[in-house]
Amino acid sequence: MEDCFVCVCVSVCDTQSLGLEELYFPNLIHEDLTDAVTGRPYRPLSVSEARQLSAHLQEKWESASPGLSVVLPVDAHRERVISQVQSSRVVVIDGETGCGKTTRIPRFLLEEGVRDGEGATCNVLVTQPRRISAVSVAHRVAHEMGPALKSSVGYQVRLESRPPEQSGGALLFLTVGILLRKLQSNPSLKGISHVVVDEVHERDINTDLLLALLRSSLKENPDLRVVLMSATGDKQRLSDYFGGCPIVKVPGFMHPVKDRYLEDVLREMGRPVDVTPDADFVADVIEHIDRCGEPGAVLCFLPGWQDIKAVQEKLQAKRHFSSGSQMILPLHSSLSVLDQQAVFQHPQEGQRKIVLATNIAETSITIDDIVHVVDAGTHKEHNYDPRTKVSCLDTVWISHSNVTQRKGRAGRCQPGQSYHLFPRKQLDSMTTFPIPEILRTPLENLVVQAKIHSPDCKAVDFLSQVLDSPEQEAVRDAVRNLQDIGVLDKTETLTPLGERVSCMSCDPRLGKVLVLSAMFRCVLPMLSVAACLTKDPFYNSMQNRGLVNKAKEALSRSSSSDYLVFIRAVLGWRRLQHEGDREERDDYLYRHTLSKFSLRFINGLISQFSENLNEAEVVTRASECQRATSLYNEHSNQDELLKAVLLAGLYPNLIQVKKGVVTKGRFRPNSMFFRTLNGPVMLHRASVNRGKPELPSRWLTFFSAIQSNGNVFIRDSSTVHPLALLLLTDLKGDRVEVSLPGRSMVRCELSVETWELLWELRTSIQTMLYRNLNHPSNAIANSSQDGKLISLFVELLNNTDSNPSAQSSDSEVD
Ligand SMILES: Nc1ncnc2c1ncn2[C@@H]1O[C@H](COP(=O)(O)OP(=O)(O)OP(=O)(O)O)[C@@H](O)[C@H]1O
Repeated sequence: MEDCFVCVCVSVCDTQSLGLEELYFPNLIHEDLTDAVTGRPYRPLSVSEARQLSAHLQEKWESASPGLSVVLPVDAHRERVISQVQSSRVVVIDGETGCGKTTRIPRFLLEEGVRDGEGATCNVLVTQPRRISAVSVAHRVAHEMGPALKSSVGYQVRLESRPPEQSGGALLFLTVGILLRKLQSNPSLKGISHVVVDEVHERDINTDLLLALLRSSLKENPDLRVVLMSATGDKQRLSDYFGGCPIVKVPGFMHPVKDRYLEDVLREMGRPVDVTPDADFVADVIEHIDRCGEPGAVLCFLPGWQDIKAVQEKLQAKRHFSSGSQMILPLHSSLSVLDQQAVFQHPQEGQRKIVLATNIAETSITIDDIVHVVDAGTHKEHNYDPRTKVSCLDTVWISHSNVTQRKGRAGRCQPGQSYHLFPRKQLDSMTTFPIPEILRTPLENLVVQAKIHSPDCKAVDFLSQVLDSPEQEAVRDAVRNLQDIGVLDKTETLTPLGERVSCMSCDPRLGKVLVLSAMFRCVLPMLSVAACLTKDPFYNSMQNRGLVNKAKEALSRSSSSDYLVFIRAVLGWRRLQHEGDREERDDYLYRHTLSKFSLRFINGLISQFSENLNEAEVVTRASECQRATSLYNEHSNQDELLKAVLLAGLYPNLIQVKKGVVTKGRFRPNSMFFRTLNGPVMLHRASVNRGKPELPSRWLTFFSAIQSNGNVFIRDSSTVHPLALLLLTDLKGDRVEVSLPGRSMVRCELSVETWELLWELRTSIQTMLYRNLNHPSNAIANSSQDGKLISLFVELLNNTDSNPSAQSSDSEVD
């Protein structure tokens, strides 16, 4: 009977969100400032306290009388640098590689402050682009300053922090990302005398944002000074950006480093000239150096983890390398700080150290026994296509500036050799500087950051103030995407959800998944997913791709979800940390082709995201997120709920699955066809859903897509129950519609009674979310009512068919 049915359609185009946006939740304003050195609440010293502390510091430094372990070129320019910094609030230091910028200038500034009797108000923050350099340079500076003063020096990086003992006479090395977070709770950097931005030429998105924020901090905090340092960047542009500030040139000293280009290397090795510089060739060059080169360590730059693993495997397979007289060390951003520090150790007598690194070893660090640098000439770069909204990670040629930095890792403590594995003429087509990251990545994260730091400013206006402004259309696009997922409202203000998501140090979509997962009481599995989407847990290399796929298949069982694979991999490993012995743990890693290093990093991320949820006031304590029996994990073993929450967070990242495709003029009834809002897509071979003859639902959700040869590949996906689509997606009004461009609506027919019941359930769920986002403190009071509702939802998901159309073929109207 016609009137017994209503047509239920869920609109993907009209994602106006739950209506949550309407009620603007006031900023989670930290009334109190945080001390940027110690992380404790900021308390300015009284005049007498400051005087006392300064006198104490002066005495301490005088009796410690810190020395300089070696004389460096910058030492002769100390007075010039200091007087420039005293007379101009911003100074650019143009110091050649190895002149001593990183290890000396911050210390000079601090020393001068202390000796002048102003130590109490002298606090120097030094940013580094990466964890490895922040940690290793802090160690070096502390070592040079000696045991009595080393407690004044510290570092803070993601997942690890050893700040100076106290504020006042302190030197803190930190990554740019950490300083951005500190700026949230202390925007004008009260209590900080100097911010030194090292390696400013790298032009990563965080550094560009930092420079824009420092311009406003300088206006608000008259005591703040900024020093920008680089060997290879465009100093004039930087100076112009800061109102024409002075540029101080510091000449360097490097031991001679002999350049060889591909043609020279081939000649030396007696090879033909048409060699492809692949993993085999790189391994051959390293073997050649080991056989014929002078003693000393080798540092080889490769584009990515897979290339490092490939070269490592090639080296280990060589007979020459079977004697154990070489020590091969991979160096990659996903290694823990401790594992990264292994590259600074000296090998045993007679052993040669070979470090295989990505560009993380390119700037700031000194590995003092490096004699040979091998440079493959490429690195990985994210490029974003705003048309398809897809990023691709390409291996591209480095710039001149990178070539100089890489070469500059040799010749620091002794003469060296640089093997550039590209023809000399390639230099002519390399750009002078790398393309700023801000011009080639999606901007959602940056827009959220802009909103935290400057809530009243339109994103387009805020981002027009950065050194290289992204296209206005790209910014507007990012704003629209954030509005689509309910993080920003129509006026570009952070919604209550957005306020919470802004506390999460991950992609905003993943942040939303995490916030929702706490509310749906399945937080630990989602923390694992968010961490694995940040860092792949599998031991992935070209060679063992097949093994990884098999391991994923086994973990997936019949879940049709790459996210459940992640969850099972991580939670299985965590269980063995408590219950298993070493042999069982090793066996587990081997059986599932998992990387121990990555899993350790993932564990660190899980803790960090738990802290973020606590800061966002979504959970009562960070540790509750990881306790299996906590309320926040009541439904953590409900697979359908996990998939539903993922959809709620990642929506509108939705894929429609259709069976029956016309290819090359023939209808293939059993082939699958996948489509998102932006057009047809294919499933990547890394996904467990690829090549499946049947899927249990006609809808998939996804997080990452990549572009290759003109096709868009979905890297990870999960089937979702259509009820989740009806009940959890951000919609408004009484019409729920799913439509994809160029196609008419997809309908599902329900009886009026069923629809009324579902609508009631949907309203109750939305009200629960709305209430918990706006008034988290009431969440406990409403806990049992919420509990019943979630249980009902779980029951529905578990006891209804996720692919009703499989039975009734005419329920879909095209
Ligand atoms: N850990 C270390 N062990 C031994 N020598 C070191 C160490 N760190 C620094 N040095 C010495 O100090 C010199 C200057 O290092 P520093 O990192 O301060 O230079 P920089 O000017 O910042 O160089 P770059 O721009 O290349 O990072 C090095 O070339 C090396 O001779």
